[in-house]
Amino acid sequence: MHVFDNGAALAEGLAEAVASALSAAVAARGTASIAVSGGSTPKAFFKALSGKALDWPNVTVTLVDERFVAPDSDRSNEKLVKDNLLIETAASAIFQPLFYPTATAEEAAATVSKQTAAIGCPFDVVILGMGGDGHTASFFPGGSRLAEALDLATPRGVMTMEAEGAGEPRLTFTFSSLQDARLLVLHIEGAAKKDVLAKAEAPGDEAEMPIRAILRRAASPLQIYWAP
Ligand SMILES: O=C1O[C@H](COP(=O)(O)O)[C@@H](O)[C@H](O)[C@H]1O
Repeated sequence: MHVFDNGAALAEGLAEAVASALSAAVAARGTASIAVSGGSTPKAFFKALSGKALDWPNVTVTLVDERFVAPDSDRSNEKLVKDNLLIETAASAIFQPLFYPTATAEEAAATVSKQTAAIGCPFDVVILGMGGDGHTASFFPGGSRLAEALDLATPRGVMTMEAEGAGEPRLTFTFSSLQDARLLVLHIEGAAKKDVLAKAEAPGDEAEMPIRAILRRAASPLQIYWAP
């Protein structure tokens, strides 16, 4: 667990670690991929990362999960990323959205799964968040397709999810897509999230707190970044 004095220090420390992982990926393979979370936590980290000197035109940025809402909605994770990460030097990165204006979320999921088949095998970097209910990505307790999403045998790609706590229908990369990232990070802030993490680390059903799937079964070591 990487502990920082405050959110600003965490944002800078995490941005440094991610920039270094993306640079190493570009040096090794010519391109790099990163999947980031939405929600309220990552804004300062996005801003810190956006100014890093990287070969951004060879970096693909995508989302771990998305709400099935238009990209101009304040609920859109794509909007959050465009407003806070794809600016400054990072404006030249390639962005792969999860939302498409299809009739259904299922159609968007099928489209994105095809488009992302060539990236994220594995992702160079995955940044996960965690909700107060123990969800991560759009793996929500009580989610309509939670068991399928968390099954390692479910192929890499994007699927739909609906849940009472989720608001709109969701699009989410599957557990198999995220758990083997070369750099796998859980970014949480505040005492309440620390308590949720402690609860998730205790014995209990994965379906009650889906973050447990990552804590228990991820192939990559999980780097936890926390600040009060
Ligand atoms: O719904 C979501 O929430 C989680 C956590 O968000 P936060 O506001 O508590 O930081 C986020 O990781 C996920 O990507 C997002 O879609």
